[in-house]
Amino acid sequence: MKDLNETKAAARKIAFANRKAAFQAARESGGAQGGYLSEVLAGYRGVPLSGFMPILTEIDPLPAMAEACAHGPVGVPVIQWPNHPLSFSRWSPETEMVAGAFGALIPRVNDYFEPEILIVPLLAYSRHGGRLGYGGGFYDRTLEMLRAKRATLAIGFAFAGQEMEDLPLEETDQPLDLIVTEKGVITPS
Ligand SMILES: Nc1nc2c(c(=O)[nH]1)N(C=O)[C@@H](CNc1ccc(C(=O)N[C@@H](CCC(=O)O)C(=O)O)cc1)CN2
Ligand SMILES: Nc1ncnc2c1ncn2[C@@H]1O[C@H](COP(=O)(O)OP(=O)(O)OP(=O)(O)O)[C@@H](O)[C@H]1O
Repeated sequence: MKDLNETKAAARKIAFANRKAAFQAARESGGAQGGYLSEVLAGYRGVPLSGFMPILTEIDPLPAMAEACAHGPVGVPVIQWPNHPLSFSRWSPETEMVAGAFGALIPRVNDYFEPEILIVPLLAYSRHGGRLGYGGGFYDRTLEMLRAKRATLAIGFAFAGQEMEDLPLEETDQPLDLIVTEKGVITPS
């Protein structure tokens, strides 16, 4: 167990550096980041969706989320307690936001709902649908809870440069159904 934690910590260090490089390259090229995400979401109009408020060097899903708002409910994650699933509160570009735990913005007034599609932030992904996050286990617990109730689609959204081949995984890691980057769409194999 200690070994896996150490392996994950080492992978996170590499993943942070990879993501930072990809973020800076994307900023310098000024190219669009969310075109493929918009395209994928257009196939699920009206389905309750969660995005995320980008922090640090995360890729920006906000334009695609704003488009989806025209067709159905869109929300963002809100941390309730450590070691508990996330809740999702309704969001639109006009929603008044305040700082939440760990730096991401959350709506000032909560209006909770359960999304059926989650755009999932991540540090690193693998082509097999593996995902490495910050280590809170929030998305793993959330996806486990939602998937026990109904079919739930987890879409990892990341820079292409965040791919890692051999991600350390454990029993509780929930797989990604699809990975969308600024360069294309990956169906996990
Ligand atoms: N934009 C965004 N919002 C999000 C997430 C996310 O990954 N991205 N989350 C996804 O879960 C949740 C909160 N994010 C988290 C951020 C940090 C840690 C955390 O445990 N950080 C450690 C060290 C991280 C490191 O540097 O290795 C710490 O602060 O001690 C947990 C959850 C909900 N909102
Ligand atoms: N469904 C679950 N039930 C119990 N423990 C869990 C569950 N999911 C994850 N955990 C535990 O939470 C801890 C953190 O998990 P992990 O390292 O996979 O986080 P992460 O996916 O990188 O983070 P996040 O999802 O917050 O971005 C691990 O100790 C893991 O065993």
